[in-house]
Amino acid sequence: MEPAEYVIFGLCIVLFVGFIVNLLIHILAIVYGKWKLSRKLSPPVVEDLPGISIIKPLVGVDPNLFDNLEAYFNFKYPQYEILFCIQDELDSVIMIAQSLILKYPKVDAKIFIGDTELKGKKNVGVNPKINNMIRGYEAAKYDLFLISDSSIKMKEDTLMDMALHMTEKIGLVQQMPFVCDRPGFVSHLEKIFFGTHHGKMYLVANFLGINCASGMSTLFRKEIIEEAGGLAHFGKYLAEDYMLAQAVLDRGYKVLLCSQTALQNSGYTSLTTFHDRLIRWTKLRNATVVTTMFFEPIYQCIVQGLIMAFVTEYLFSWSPLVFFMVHVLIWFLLDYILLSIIQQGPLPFSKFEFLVGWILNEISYPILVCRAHWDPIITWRSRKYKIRWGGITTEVTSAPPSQSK
Ligand SMILES: CCCCCCCC/C=C\CCCCCCCC(=O)N[C@@H](CO)[C@H](O)/C=C/CCCCCCCCCCCCC
Ligand SMILES: O=c1ccn([C@@H]2O[C@H](COP(=O)(O)OP(=O)(O)O[C@H]3OC[C@@H](O)[C@H](O)[C@H]3O)[C@@H](O)[C@H]2O)c(=O)[nH]1
Repeated sequence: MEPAEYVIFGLCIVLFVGFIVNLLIHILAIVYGKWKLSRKLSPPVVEDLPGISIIKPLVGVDPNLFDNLEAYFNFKYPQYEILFCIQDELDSVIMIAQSLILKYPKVDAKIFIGDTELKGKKNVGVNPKINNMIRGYEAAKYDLFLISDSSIKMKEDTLMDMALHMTEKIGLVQQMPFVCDRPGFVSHLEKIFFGTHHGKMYLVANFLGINCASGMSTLFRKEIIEEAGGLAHFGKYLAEDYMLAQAVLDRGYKVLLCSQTALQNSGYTSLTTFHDRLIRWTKLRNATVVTTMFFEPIYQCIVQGLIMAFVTEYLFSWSPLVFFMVHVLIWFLLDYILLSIIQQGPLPFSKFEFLVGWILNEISYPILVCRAHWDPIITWRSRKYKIRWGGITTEVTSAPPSQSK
């Protein structure tokens, strides 16, 4: 063999091993997802449960917001407070928060209006969500605090489920991102994305103890975050969720998934908003964990299928077309099984709609990854940011403070 042939042969072997690893990741996600998401922890004596401060960062109103927030007033949980953090004093979300507080006078709930800058102090960093939450965080009276994004809808036993997972060695309990059943094809695309591509990696990373964060619903021990410099310390990062989880891991605590998924229930769904968000997250990942930049593209169904069709032809003389078709079919079936497990009930669409949605997602995702590489500027709610390697972020343009989605 010529030296060049050795190199090609070696590369093909590496790629083939990566392909097998991916198959194992898929199977592991299914097995772990089935176990994790169907496992209900039994509640101990109710009085033993710790109090929880729930921080709700709010910007703008959407048609589902009232219902989403109302769920927080009906938790089956003995001790908690709700801290609404509202960025803009002119935002009509204030009225929604106030009307809920009036409707449920027995629930301990407060409103904090304006980020730190509005109160004459300097913002703690560039991250607008942290700037918005900081006053609620400082006022939080319990040892555990939950950061819960505005679009999340919780069941009445979700807080209990999260708290039960917060055992001695655990420093952070998170919910795996998923979505509520909502009408419309784009919401189906979201469900398919979070229940297949995203869910697969999320489950396996969490099973292996790899930091794979999404800050939409996360329960923390306040003492750990205080030891790391307090929430303000994380204002310099845009991927504050990843950095917070890393701070917990660095201090020897574990990060755990709870058994309920984070049910995103935004009232607005559009293909552009969905794709822009995925592009923003891809940019966050690329800047924060550089290796994902190399691995993510080749861990897509179509890209991997094309590469492996040539690799297996070279190694085993298999027909590239037949290999590609079988590869896509197996991936599709495993994804359907995984989605059904994460959904934990009947899917709100037919198998045909799943097929169409899955194909669209698989074709569009590599394009979104390319778009993320093309333009490194990150746009979040009309503000623009640039992240340096390691995650430190600078804002490159400021928008008027009253921007919603
Ligand atoms: C043989 C090695 C295989 C490695 C394959 C790695 C391919 C990664 C592909 C997909 C990534 C899936 C995305 C996971 C969810 C991340 C959610 C997210 O983007 N969140 C951002 C916004 O909330 C947040 O700020 C993210 C920051 C960085 C996250 C870094 C995630 C690393 C994921 C690694 C998964 C490894 C799976 C392990 C397999 C052995
Ligand atoms: O300027 C802002 C933007 C957002 N937010 C709040 O931050 C939360 C998440 O906002 P969005 O829904 O726009 O964004 P995402 O769901 O994509 O956020 C996610 O990705 C980026 C991470 O840093 C976040 O922690 C995670 O929640 C909401 O509760 C929102 O009200 C602010 O408080 N201020």
